[in-house]
Amino acid sequence: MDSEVGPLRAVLLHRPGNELTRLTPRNNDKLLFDSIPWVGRAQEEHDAFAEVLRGRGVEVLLLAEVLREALTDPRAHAAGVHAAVDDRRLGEDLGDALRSHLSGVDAATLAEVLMAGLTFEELPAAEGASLVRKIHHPHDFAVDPLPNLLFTRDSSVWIGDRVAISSLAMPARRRETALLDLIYAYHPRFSHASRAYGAHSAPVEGGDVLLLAPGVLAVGIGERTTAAGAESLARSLFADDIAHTVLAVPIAQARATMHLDTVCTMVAPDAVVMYPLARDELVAFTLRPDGDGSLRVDGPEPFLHAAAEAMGIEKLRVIDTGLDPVTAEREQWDDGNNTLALAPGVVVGYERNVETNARLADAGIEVLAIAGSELGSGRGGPRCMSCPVVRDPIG
Ligand SMILES: NC(=O)NCCC[C@H](N)C(=O)O
Repeated sequence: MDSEVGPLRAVLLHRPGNELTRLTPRNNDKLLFDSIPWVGRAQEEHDAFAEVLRGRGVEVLLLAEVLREALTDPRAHAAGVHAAVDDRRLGEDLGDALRSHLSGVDAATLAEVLMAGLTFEELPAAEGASLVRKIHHPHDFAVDPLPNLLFTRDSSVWIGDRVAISSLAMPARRRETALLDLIYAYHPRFSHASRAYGAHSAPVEGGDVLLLAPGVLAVGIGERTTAAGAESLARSLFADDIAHTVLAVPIAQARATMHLDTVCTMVAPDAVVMYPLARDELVAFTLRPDGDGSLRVDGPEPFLHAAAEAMGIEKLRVIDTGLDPVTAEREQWDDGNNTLALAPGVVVGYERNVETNARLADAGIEVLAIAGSELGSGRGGPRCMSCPVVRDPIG
């Protein structure tokens, strides 16, 4: 995969499941949701999203299915049990009891525990007395749920012919790494894929990674991806010869702009849709290999300029959404700039971003509008909710 906009052939999505039913007003902030979604409606919205993709010839892989399939391999099952049980939380006695219980469950049950978590009340009866069990409230989590699995963009990213498993920054998402790691290691569809980067390196999240052109990436640095993460990703891509330029782009460390793709996504090989306030403010540091194994760092200079130069084009067009600052801010919050390209000039966007979508249409971009009132409560749009696995090169 070497672009954001080549015809999309296969994508990994996650249909929201029981992990969303774990959200309450007491835990939603920690679990990175801004409100409590209506789960049935979120599933309907997600099914409609998947249908739009299938209707355009995209193969949709669902994370829960590939996880269940991967877990039928005994080595994956053992890795899944290991990922579920945290002795630092449960103590040795309860940890051992849960490990031995989960070792005996089938792939579907283990997959459900890995995604939706387990409360103390749901734990199997443990042998003997456990102080940990006695002291915890029955509704506390013995295994945390992963409601942000929905945002498959962030947990893994395909670059060239390799897949990078992210090192996620927020505690609420860290365990996602283990699930993606075992899917890519043991699912027959993926087990031959070469890896890029390391899941246990400094934080990099897929929402911060834009494949601007073959060999050219932009990597946002902010709340999630650190400068150290961007540097070591660049080093690893250069060493594997799958990129020659990485633009490191600082973004505001804020909830509204947690990833680079919340303010900028590509809609055509030479065009992006961008939050107007970011247009003049974004800068980029250019990282390139210096020939003897180190990195050369240049800049900063304006992002649009650095991007065009690295991509070898005269100009990176910004679709002018021409919005007043208040509308722009509202639609940015609702992921108006977070589009998923299915082909050059064809994108999926949330229908609620009426103004942004109209300006995209004016610029000749086809917008396939989907409902997202419930899906959006986790603060992510169509790009966040999709991990492209196969794209054709741009013709
Ligand atoms: N690429 C993205 O911008 N993903 C959205 C992630 C939302 C999720 N609730 C999070 O805070 O990580």
